[in-house]
Amino acid sequence: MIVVVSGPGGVGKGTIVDALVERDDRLFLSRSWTTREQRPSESDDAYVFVTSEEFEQRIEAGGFLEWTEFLGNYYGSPIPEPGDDRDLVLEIEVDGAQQVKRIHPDALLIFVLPPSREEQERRLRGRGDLDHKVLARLKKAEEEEPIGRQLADHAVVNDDLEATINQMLEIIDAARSA
Ligand SMILES: Nc1ncnc2c1ncn2[C@@H]1O[C@H](COP(=O)(O)OP(=O)(O)OP(=O)(O)O)[C@@H](O)[C@H]1O
Repeated sequence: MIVVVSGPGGVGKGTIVDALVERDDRLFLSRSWTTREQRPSESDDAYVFVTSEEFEQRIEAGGFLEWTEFLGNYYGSPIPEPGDDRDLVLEIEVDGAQQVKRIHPDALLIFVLPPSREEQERRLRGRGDLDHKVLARLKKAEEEEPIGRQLADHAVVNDDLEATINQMLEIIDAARSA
C-alpha cells in the first residue's frame, strides 16, 4: 500500500509522518531525491543528494513514483527496491500527490489541514521560516487546499498533534483491512 501524506507548508506533515513510522513498524518512509545543495544545517539523510545527471538517468529509467522541478532543482520519490513489503509513506506536495494518484489510483491519500490560517502562520514562524517564505506558503495553501481536499480520501485537521497521529494510524489500519 502507498500512503500519501500531503497538505500545505507548516501544517505538520513532517512531524506527523515521523511519528507514524515510529509507531507502526509496517510503515516505511520514502526518502526523496533532490539535486539541490545540502544546507549546512541539514542531516545527510534529509534527502538522497544527487547530481542532475543521476536524477535524469533515473527519470529515463522510470524510477520515480513522482518528480517535479522547482526553482531549478529536481525533487522526486524513488520507486522502492523490490522485496520490502512494508507500506510506503510519502510526504509530498499536492502536485506530486496528483501524479501518484494517476499512476496508483488505489494509493491512500490523506490531506492534512491546519486548524486555521492564523495557526498555520504561527507554526511557520515558530519554526523560524523567513517572512517571504511564510507569505509564499500561505498563498500557496489558499490555492492548493481546494485541490488537495478534492483529491484526498481523507482530510484531517491537525489541531491536537497526538489526536491527529492516532486518527491517521486508524485510517491506515482501516485501509489495510479493506
Ligand atoms: N498539532 C500541532 N500543534 C502545534 N504545533 C504543531 C503541530 N503539528 C506540528 N506542529 C509544529 O509546526 C511546525 C511545522 O511542522 P512541520 O515542519 O512538520 O510541517 P510540514 O507540514 O512538514 O512543513 P513543510 O511542508 O514546509 O515541510 C513545527 O514547528 C511543528 O513542531
